[in-house]
Amino acid sequence: MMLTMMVGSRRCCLLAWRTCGRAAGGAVAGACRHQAGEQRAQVVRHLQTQAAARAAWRIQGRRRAVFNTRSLTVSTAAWRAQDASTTTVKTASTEDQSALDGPSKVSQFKRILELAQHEKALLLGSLGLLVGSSSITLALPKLMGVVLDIALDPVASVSTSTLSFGLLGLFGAQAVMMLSRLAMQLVAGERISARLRQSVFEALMRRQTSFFDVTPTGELTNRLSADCLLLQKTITSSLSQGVRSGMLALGSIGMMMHTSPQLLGLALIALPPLAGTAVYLGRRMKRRQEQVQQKLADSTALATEVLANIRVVREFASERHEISRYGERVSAVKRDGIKVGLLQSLMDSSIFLGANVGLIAVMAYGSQLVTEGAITAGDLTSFLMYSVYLGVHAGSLSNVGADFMRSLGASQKLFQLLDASVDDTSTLSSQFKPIRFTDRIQFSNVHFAYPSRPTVPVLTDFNLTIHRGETVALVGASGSGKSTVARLLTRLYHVDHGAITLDGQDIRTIDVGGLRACVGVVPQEPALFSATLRENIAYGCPDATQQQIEDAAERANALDFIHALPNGFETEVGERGVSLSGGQKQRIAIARALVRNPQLLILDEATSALDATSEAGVHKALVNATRGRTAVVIAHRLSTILNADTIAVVDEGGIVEQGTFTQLMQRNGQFAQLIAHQHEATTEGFAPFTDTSATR
Ligand SMILES: Nc1ncnc2c1ncn2[C@@H]1O[C@H](COP(=O)(O)OP(=O)(O)OP(=O)(O)O)[C@@H](O)[C@H]1O
Repeated sequence: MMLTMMVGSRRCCLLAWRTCGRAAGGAVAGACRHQAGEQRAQVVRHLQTQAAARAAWRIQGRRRAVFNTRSLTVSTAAWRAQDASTTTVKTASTEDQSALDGPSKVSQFKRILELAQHEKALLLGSLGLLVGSSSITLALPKLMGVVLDIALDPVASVSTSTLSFGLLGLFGAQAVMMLSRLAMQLVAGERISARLRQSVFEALMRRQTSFFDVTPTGELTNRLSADCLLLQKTITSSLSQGVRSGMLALGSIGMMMHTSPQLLGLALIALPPLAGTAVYLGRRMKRRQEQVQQKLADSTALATEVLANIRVVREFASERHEISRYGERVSAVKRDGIKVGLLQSLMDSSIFLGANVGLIAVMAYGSQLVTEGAITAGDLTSFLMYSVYLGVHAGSLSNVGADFMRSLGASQKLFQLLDASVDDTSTLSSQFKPIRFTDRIQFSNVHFAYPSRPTVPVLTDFNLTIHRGETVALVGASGSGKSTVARLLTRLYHVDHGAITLDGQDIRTIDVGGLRACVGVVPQEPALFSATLRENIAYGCPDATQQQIEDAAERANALDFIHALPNGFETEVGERGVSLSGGQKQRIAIARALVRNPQLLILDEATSALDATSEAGVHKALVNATRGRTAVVIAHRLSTILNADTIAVVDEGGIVEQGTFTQLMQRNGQFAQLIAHQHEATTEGFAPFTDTSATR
């Protein structure tokens, strides 16, 4: 239709010319944007240099800053050398900064492409189709010009309708190519992203426990979702958009050059002042945008924290306070967002004005060339249409560049996760070798500090022997290191010095999967999964039959409350077991540990959240469960330790007293004092348990 209009009348030609003229303004603007994209990178480099210089300035106390690019390189290297576990990069701008490092940019780009290796056939196929359809697009303005010239030529030998049908055929072919290309891209993209997510998740499963002590969960889920998606987009749509836009922008310049080098020169004369404006405003925008991102991150962090702790917020009637805190942060984002938007509008309109002024010159000179017969009206129309292409695709290239920069930042974090050395405490690397221990577990001169607090020793010269079939109770003040002993036993952390041996063999040399398979742990804070009660119990033994699950639930004194629920074992417990009471969660955790019939049972204050009646029931169950089994019981409640064969008092990083209940009471030392304090608290109504020592 457009074609018919164009060939129909001179007025329509002028209309098309005017439209193209406007778009040609966009062409120059786009070219400027592209250049601005390049220059943005330079601006960021410059800012980085400035930041390094400012640091040097502060340290040296000099008045004049020396722009020290070397210090930047050093700091970047140091940043890279840091373990990923301690690296928390909060803003996209920081990611951009790291992404701008030269050599790593290239290698990262290579790695991004490597991710696409498995989909090479699909991606190359889609690239071929892209080249085909882009060639048709590129030929279109030239063909339009030819059609126009033929329409204006009364003695033309070819009819415009024949040409129109030819063009229709080309468009049809182009549509088929586009459809096939997009389908191929879609399939490849989804496969790449699924594979990437799977690999990153697997890499996370291999990380040391200490890594999770210092890395916020939100950051990791963000890597799995947003960062993987960004990379998928880059490898598929951004890459193909880049190839397409690059091809069309260069092709357009070539065709413009071919049509009229003088006109092209005139069109490009407007570039330098426009680029200058774009760079100036672009710098200001970038600074503002960084502030927007930081403030956005702050507001998101606040919202996440408040929503995760919504019960505390309600209990303290702090909703209004939180709403106003969030409102303040959101307003800060809004203020800076508006400033960025205004700068963007200023940039767009100045470039548009400048480009149109340049265009008037091109049109004036172009008309003169048409009048002189140097070019035809069709040539001028083609030239202006190529200007449109150039504008659109140069602009799109600058967007692709920005996408790539963001992807480099995101990919750096993902690659750090993927490259992290395999933790030997992960149970992924091997088939479990079943372990059967026959004699004893021994802690010999164990020293340990948590990796996140290496200067604060938790265990110093810790020695303990646990004989097979024996129940050892660990007691001691809060924070003395009782749970830490259990964590070291299951190799969640490595000892710094000394050794833990199982039947004389250092547990570091034992297959960790096998080691953990023979242990059942009831943690202090029972964490359940968002699944049914049955699935949560079976987590301890995925092959367990319904009968085994019910037996375990019965032994954990959980069967009654499970049967009282409308859906019984099929009841969903919600996120982290939110729809269960503390005591119910604890009983499910006990059932989960018992269902695997472990050789070693570790009970970390397993009954702390139970009421007296439930505790009595579970206590009985635990006595049964620990009978004939090796058990480590960590307890504040006296009832849970009464049946222990040995009680060890943990204090100042070691065992300060050890013996049976009677021996320790007779000794009248630290244990006797603990009991006395608890007894006192119980009679005053503070303690959470009933002192049953009298009944012993
Ligand atoms: N993941 C961790 N990272 C750093 N320090 C930790 C970590 N977990 C525990 N700690 C510290 O180690 C010390 C011992 O903690 P642990 O949990 O073993 O104490 P506990 O005796 O079990 O205490 P409670 O009886 O209160 O449960 C404490 O000072 C604690 O702050």
